[in-house]
Amino acid sequence: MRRHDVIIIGSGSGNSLLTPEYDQLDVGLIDGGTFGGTCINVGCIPTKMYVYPAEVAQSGRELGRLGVTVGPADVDWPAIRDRIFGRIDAISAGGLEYRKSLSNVTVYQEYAHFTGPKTLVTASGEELTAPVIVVASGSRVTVPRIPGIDLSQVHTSDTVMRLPSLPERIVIVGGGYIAAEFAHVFHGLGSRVTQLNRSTRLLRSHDAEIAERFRECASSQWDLQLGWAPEAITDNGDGSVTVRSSGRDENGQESTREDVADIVLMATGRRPNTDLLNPSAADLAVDPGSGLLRVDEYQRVLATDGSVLEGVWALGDVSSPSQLKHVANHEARVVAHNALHPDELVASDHRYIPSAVFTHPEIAAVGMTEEQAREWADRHGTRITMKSQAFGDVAYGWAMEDRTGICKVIADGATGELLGAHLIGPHSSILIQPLIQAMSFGLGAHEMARGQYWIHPSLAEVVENALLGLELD
Ligand SMILES: Cc1cc2nc3c(=O)[nH]c(=O)nc-3n(C[C@H](O)[C@H](O)[C@H](O)COP(=O)(O)OP(=O)(O)OC[C@H]3O[C@@H](n4cnc5c(N)ncnc54)[C@H](O)[C@@H]3O)c2cc1C
Ligand SMILES: NC(=O)c1ccc[n+]([C@@H]2O[C@H](COP(=O)([O-])OP(=O)(O)OC[C@H]3O[C@@H](n4cnc5c(N)ncnc54)[C@H](O)[C@@H]3O)[C@@H](O)[C@H]2O)c1
Repeated sequence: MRRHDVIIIGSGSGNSLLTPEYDQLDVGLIDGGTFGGTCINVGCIPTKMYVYPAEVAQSGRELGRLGVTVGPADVDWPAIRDRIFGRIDAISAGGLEYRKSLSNVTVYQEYAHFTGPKTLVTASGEELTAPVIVVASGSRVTVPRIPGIDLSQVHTSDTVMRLPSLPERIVIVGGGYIAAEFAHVFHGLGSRVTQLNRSTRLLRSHDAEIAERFRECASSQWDLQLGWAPEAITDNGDGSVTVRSSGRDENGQESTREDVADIVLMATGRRPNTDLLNPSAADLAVDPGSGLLRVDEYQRVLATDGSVLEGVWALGDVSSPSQLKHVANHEARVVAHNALHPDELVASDHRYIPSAVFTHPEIAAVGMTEEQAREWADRHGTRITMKSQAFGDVAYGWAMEDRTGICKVIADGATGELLGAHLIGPHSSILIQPLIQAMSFGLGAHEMARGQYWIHPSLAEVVENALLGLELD
């Protein structure tokens, strides 16, 4: 049995654990997939490298309302793809080589699972042990096992970005982040997009007003079909496929529909990689509903009886209900400290986790939705105040002729404490940052609005005006 001081399972956020404090320790870093994990290889980074050119192309098409006409975009998909993966694949390969070059780190390029409380075996049979084990094994794509799901034209986010050419017609299944961002990418670059979603709501975790506004924007851009569940995909023999779905027609009658496409993208969610770990061998508690590893606020993994498993830590998608890279990064910093300083534990801060959806327009959110805030106010015997400020009613939004953007802020009417912020509109992922800052540091709505200058006539005035629109006691 090979003994290490620390074993890390997963080279995504797990790889960033290795701060200088770990230089003197014998570390085993295990990853059976592509080195670097989801974000760099198949997640945040390549998707946003596609979102940007799609956004530029789409914005170009909309310049007519400003009195500017540009010609149709000539999109060179292979050039975009090769530029993106030329950079990304090199980062993964370079990161792997660097880790392998370190005398204190042993990299195992294979999957591993637990055989006992502190013991693991790799796929090739190598047995490993360490007093400190960090589980950072992430999540993976999940697709419904419908007939035709294994056809070569059917893709997931893992493969669709490497297509040989831009598809003329693409069907995207799902109504979450991944479906939304890829619908924007393919529509922006010029494919004919049909989005099929099982429920009648898009972006279900978002504030209902924002989700509804996004539904309107999406349906004005591509063919959005809500309330349809795909049941089978068949090969038409000419390179195309047909997706058959069941649902209800506009009269509410049970019905079926068929959509022909060159490519189908299944964006139907991700599941934590707990099942690959043989968690019962180490008595790791797994949440039965979500499949997430159960951890306490210090990221210590819990045993099935609810007690703490000393020396076993988890972070990121394998244990967090928020599958976001900034959450995994935060938890990695917490684990990097706690694993070496178990007598000075710091807790993860999960109070105000923001998120952004990189669509056209962008969406960004932090804190409670309106629905959650109303429930919160009922429980606490207080009232909430809200303001939805239109981007088009501040000077820069006016200059942009923006017709859809809103900045919605929600606060406790009695104290001015900010409870939530929800934006849809250009640059929302940037505009929300001062609101995240205010919530994180306890700055009230009025102090935030009046305690500083707001550059005129910047788009940030939409945040200022939203705050000033709140009716505080
Ligand atoms: C298409 C897409 C776009 C995204 N865009 C964004 C975004 O814009 N912003 C954002 O915040 N988040 C985004 N995310 C989510 C973000 O990528 C993840 O939340 C984050 O990367 C999770 O990091 P992690 O370290 O927990 O897991 P990962 O990065 O997935 O790392 C886990 C690693 O563990 C390895 N592994 C798994 N099981 C084992 C085992 N048994 N033995 C050995 N190795 C194992 C895997 O091969 C993998 O490399 C996106 C995700 C996707 C799929
Ligand atoms: N910008 C970002 O931060 C970003 C971008 C992409 C992904 N992500 C992360 O990745 C995670 C996974 O994204 P996702 O969009 O795959 O998941 P999701 O859970 O957000 O959405 C999954 C969608 O698939 C639908 N669905 C599930 N099973 C189905 C079935 N059998 N038939 C039809 N539809 C079905 C669901 O109704 C839902 O609309 C997200 O939760 C998010 O945290 C983040």
